[in-house]
Amino acid sequence: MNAPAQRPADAVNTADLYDERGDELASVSLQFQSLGGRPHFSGPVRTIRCFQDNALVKSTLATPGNGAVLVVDGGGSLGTALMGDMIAESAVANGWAGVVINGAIRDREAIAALDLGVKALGSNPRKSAKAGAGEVDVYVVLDGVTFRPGVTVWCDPDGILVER
Ligand SMILES: O=C([O-])CC(=O)C(=O)O
Repeated sequence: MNAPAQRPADAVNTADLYDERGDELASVSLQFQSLGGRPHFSGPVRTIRCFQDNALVKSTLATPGNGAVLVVDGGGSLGTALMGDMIAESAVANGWAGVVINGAIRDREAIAALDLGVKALGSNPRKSAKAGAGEVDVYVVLDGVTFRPGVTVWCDPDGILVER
């Protein structure tokens, strides 16, 4: 298991960033939990919309991330986990900066030890379907905030900021 990441010197603090840039950035009010071993993370947005089916999350995180953050709109469902430790490990191996899930994960303890940013609403040991239903790289709206593929998102324990 990887050791949790040290906070890099260039890690962005979202409160400072908001003070600098204000309403150029949208802030997500919904209270996501910080569950990964990399508490501060940022990068270009990639997206998935799915509901209790994580096949697209798994296949996307198995492709090169190039420092991107995958924003998954799971419809806010806490009924099944959209990512566990194996998918999260694959995200690390493929160079993703992090994953934001409007839904649940599982394997919290293992994920907390990975060098990956993870924000999610909570956890559930129940696995998701694997049929592949959903859409990749579409606009997703979380808590009234739009995430467009390609814009930059910044996350830390205070919250989530995204370019409008
Ligand atoms: O396969 C799944 O549904 C998620 C999982 O448990 C893992 O990533 O380890």
